[in-house]
Amino acid sequence: MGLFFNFSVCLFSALGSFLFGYDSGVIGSVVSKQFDQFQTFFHNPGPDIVGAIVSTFAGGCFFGAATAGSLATRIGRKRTIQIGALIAVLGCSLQTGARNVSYLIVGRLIAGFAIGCLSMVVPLYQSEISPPEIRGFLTGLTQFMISIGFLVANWVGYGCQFLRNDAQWRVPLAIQIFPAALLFLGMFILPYSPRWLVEQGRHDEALAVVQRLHGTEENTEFIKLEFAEMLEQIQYEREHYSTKFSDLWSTKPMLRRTLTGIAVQVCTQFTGINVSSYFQPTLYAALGLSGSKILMITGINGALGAIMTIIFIYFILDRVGRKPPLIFGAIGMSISLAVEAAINAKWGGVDSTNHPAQTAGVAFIIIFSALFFSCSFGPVSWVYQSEIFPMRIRAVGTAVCTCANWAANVLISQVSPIGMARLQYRFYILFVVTNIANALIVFFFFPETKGKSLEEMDAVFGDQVIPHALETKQVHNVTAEDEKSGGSDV
Ligand SMILES: O[C@H]1[C@H](O)[C@@H](O)[C@H](O)[C@@H](O)[C@@H]1O
Repeated sequence: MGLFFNFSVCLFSALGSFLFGYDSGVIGSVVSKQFDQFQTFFHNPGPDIVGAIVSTFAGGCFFGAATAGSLATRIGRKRTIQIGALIAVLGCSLQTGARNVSYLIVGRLIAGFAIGCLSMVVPLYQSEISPPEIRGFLTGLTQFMISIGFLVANWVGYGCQFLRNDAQWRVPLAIQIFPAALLFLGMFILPYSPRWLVEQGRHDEALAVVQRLHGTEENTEFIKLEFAEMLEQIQYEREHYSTKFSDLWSTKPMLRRTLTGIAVQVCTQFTGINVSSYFQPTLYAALGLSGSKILMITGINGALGAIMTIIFIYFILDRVGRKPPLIFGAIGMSISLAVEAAINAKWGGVDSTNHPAQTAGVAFIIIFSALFFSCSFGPVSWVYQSEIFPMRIRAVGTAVCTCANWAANVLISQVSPIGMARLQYRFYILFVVTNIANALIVFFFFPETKGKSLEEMDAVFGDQVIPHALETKQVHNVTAEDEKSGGSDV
């Protein structure tokens, strides 16, 4: 079956990422003033209630991601995805059938828990079933499906605003249930992560999965080696290390892994992407645009983002590595936002009728997110956090990084409305600076991981390694030379 099967499994599991994008995106439309049926049904909820409906989700996500770490270690990646999907069905059903605001808030909290769990475990699963040469592409499908989710949510929101009864808001919320149910059921026939199976001592099953995922007539030798490497590494880890939470910082190389993983996610949030994802209409309104134009531009931006993501992960990510796109993207985002600030300062304002300035302002928001973010931190954050940890602590490490993403997400989405109102165009300047900082952090502290197997990451981070040749079992420390060649290509 080979690579096509591998690709299909990764794409299917990314339904969990679709839900992430859809759930994050849909609520903006549902609680907006255009959804008059929603406003009437819930007696014109004030900003505090709307704030609670929106932000309980992200809070739930944080706890979902935190819980998923130990769950994925104990019951495996596949079953954790199923549990996430099942909880999503419950949370989304509660929202759809809401009789009052409490249903909605509790439903968002439960769905958030599910999405937090899926946001951590889906890329982890993809990364563990991918061969090293195309791991960037297959794990990057996470980001691709997040952007498809946002895109679909935008257009569903646009379409449903014209409905004239409860269906106006119940339909967009109900739509979330289907991918969640499909994911739950479909995962029954998808394989377990072979690495998790090895860790459970289920070696024959693990080998069968590797053969199904990566096997072709010609590469039986490669499969044997790949499997032997997994086996050797995981057994070595089991014999020599514990699996305590504190292992995340117990040695210098481990601390480095944990900090880079957290950094990639926090830096992602500090690109300013969610100011653009959640408050895009406000940004366009500040340029003097209004009405359906705003929605159309948002939809176009979303579509371009998804297209750019798939082009980037397919053609570029596994060729150039993780660091160059991160640095290049951060610089690109910084420049786009500096230009955006200048345009807003000179020609912005809700009453502006300066069309060339509006066009340029819109163009730079699109360049910022659809081009630079989609070709850098968007996909790379998920790929990177899922590939840097050793097996014994991978799920927990990934969970910590995902929690950092959600915590920073909550922080930025809470302060953004205040920041935008008070600082106006100056608010962009904050992200000009954070993007420069991101580029520097990546340049100085991130090792390159492209093309390495998950078992080779020890060497990349300067940890103790076993040589992955089957004939030698001797343990050796990484020399400065090894570290250099594996550690920083840029
Ligand atoms: O638009 C989303 C954003 O809402 C997330 O916070 C981020 O982590 C994702 O990578 C991005 O695609």
